[in-house]
Amino acid sequence: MELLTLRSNRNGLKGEIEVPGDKSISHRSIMFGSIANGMTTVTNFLLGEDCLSTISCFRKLGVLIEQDTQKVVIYGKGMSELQEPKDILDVGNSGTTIRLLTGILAGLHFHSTLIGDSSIGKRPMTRVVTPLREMGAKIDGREEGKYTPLSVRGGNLQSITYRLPVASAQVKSAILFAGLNADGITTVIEPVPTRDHTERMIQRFGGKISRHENEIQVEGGQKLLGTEIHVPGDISSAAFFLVAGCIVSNSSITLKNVGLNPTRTGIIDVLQSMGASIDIQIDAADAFEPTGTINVMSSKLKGTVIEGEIIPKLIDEIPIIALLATQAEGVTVIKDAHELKVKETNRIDTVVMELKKLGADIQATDDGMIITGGTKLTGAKVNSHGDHRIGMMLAIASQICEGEMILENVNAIAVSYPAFFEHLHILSN
Ligand SMILES: O=C(O)C1=C[C@@H](OP(=O)(O)O)[C@@H](O)[C@H](O)C1
Ligand SMILES: C=C(OP(=O)(O)O)C(=O)O
Repeated sequence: MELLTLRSNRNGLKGEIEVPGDKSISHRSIMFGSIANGMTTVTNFLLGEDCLSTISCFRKLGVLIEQDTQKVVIYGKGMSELQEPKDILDVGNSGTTIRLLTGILAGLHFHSTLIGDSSIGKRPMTRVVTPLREMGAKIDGREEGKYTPLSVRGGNLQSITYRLPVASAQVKSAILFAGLNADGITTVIEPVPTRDHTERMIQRFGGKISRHENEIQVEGGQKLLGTEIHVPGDISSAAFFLVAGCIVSNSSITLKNVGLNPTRTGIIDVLQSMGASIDIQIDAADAFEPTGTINVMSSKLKGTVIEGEIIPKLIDEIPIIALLATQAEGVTVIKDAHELKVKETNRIDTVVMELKKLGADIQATDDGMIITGGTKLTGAKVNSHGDHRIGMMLAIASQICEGEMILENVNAIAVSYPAFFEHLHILSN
């Protein structure tokens, strides 16, 4: 278990960084590139471990993928040309890989086995297994398909109309991938809007998809064509430095090329409602995925309530928002976030446990947390629990702690942000 000693920041975080490519979009660029016909070129691809797992799985399915740092070229031959893998498909730590890939495999006439690490082994798979079985795929797994290892034998799929029981872009995307391979029109109804990168990418690859309020429809049998994808920066990675800029005294941070897809920008709404000093310049609002430059400065913050429809727009940012709330005046309440319990860790429990070690006034609830702000944090021995977002949240917390922090299990951060400490270092000098 790797550990790191971190010290507080005395001079403020200053300067400019370009945040790494978006994880959700990087995964999808490989998946769509692999099922499309023709060459797809991806630039600014995220070299996080999760996205590298996606590349490895599609190579095992017979797709030629060349990767040279952040540039990836995929030689797609169409969905039906994917081949039965000779080996197990290992998704590592990536929930997005396993859920979306299962949606693709559901419509292919061969057998495959999917596994992941110990965290993946605890995450619910029924949410994708149930609708995909309903469409005609044969899927089995531990505890009748609840958990990995999963075994998939795809088949002829029938379109369905499916009302998502939870707001999940992964489940929506798995069904849309299967829908591309099904007879007829597949309809997915979301309880509230979730990230729409899959829908945007279907259009980018020349396909058709429609949306009316929370109902999304896709027709099976469409041919997708290879294209060029420039991956915008990941707002979920930017979030760590957006919060750092607000809570570390004397800071002014500029983040370039931040993805500003409105289904992902909940963190910005929260920062603004808490009184953060934040300035946004949008690059091109009509781009395939909009981007912009964000400047953030040390701010006096006040507590807020975060609940309802905004939750999916900031679901991965809740650990760092919890840290932000410890530094705001008054109480912050986070509700309707049950989904945090089934991420890489139970993020309600791990956030509360680790922030308490630093002296935060934070309490877990059934669907979120209650944080009373204005507390001075003190360094302690803390642990990421193998969860990249918990690791980065704690590393940012170290910047405002009195005394040293020892962060255990620090290598988890490479799952989504391998350059995290390099960027922290650039801003610290
Ligand atoms: O579709 C995606 O790329 C993702 C969707 C979200 O998960 P859920 O669909 O489980 O909410 C998010 O937490 C995850 O990091 C990435
Ligand atoms: C939940 C996350 O990812 P995934 O579900 O792909 O493991 C995340 O990145 O915070």
